[in-house]
Amino acid sequence: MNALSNSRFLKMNGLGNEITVLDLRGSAHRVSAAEARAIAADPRSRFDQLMVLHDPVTPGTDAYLRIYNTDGSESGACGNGTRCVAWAMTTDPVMSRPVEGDLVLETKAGLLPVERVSDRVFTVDMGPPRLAWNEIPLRDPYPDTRTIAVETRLPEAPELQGPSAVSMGNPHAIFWVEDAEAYDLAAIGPAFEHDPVFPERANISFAQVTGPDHIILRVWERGAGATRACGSAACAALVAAARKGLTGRKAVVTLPGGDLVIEWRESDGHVLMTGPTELEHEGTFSPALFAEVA
Ligand SMILES: N[C@@H](CCC[C@H](N)C(=O)O)C(=O)O
Repeated sequence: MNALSNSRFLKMNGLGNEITVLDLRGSAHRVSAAEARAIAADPRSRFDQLMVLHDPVTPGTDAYLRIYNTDGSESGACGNGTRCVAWAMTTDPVMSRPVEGDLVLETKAGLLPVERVSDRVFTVDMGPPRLAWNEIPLRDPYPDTRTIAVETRLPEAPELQGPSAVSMGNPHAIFWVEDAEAYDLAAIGPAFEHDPVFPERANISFAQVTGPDHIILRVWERGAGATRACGSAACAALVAAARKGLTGRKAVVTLPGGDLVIEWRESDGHVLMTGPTELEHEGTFSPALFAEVA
C-alpha cells in the first residue's frame, strides 16, 4: 500500500487559489511527482498547489514546506498556500501545535515569518524579491530586468512584449496591459510559460495598473494553469510596478478571487502579503488514488 494511503488532508483556498495541505511531520516520506498528480486528479483533494509540511530544518523555524503544482513540479514559493498552512498550524485541531513567538516557515527559497491579523487573515513576509537575471532565472544576462524580451510572438496579441521579470522564490513575468480581462489565458499562457528565455519556465501575469495603489491581475501559473489568485505573482507585480514608477510601494492587488494587500517594505526590502484563508473540508486519501503510482 502507498505510504500516503489514508493520510489526512485539508482542502483549503486562499482567495480561490486551490490549496491542499498535507502534514508529513514525523515521517521521512517525500511526495513524488506521480503522487502529487494522483492527489490533484481526485476532485476531493484537487489543488493548484499541494503544501506538504515536513519537520523543521533550520533551528527557530516551525516547519519545512515542499510545494507541488498540479503537474507534479515543485516551486519555491506559494503565498496563498503559505497563509493556508499558517491557519492549519495554528488552528486545525490535528495539525496545530503550540508555537513560540511568531510562526516561521521555510521553503527551498528561504524563511517566511507569518503573522496572524485576524481569525482567517494572515500576513506573510515573503522575503526580498530577487531581481538579478540569473536569480530569476533568465537565459540572457539582462543588466536591468524591469523590461526583458521574450521570443514568443502571438499574432492575436502582438502588444504582449517587454514584460518585467521578478523572482519571489519562483519565477514571474509580468506583462503590462490596458485590460487584464481581455486575454484568454488558456490560449496564450502556455506559450509564455515555456518561452525559451525562462529556463525554469515562469508564472505569467497580465497586470493592469489602475492607480498608484491598485493593480488588477490575472495569472497563468507555471505547472497549474489559470488560477483565481496567486500570492507570489501579486508580490512580483507590485515590486515590478514600483520599480517602473507605475505604483508606490504598497497597493491592493485585485485578482479574480479577491484582493491582496502587498507592501514592498522600505526598511529591509521585504515584501509583505496580507490576505484571507478558507477551510473547505478535510478528508483522507483513498488507497485507490495511488493504484497507478509506482
Ligand atoms: N499560487 C501560488 C504560486 C504557485 C507556484 C507556481 N505555480 C510556481 O510553479 O512557481 C501563490 O499563491 O504564490
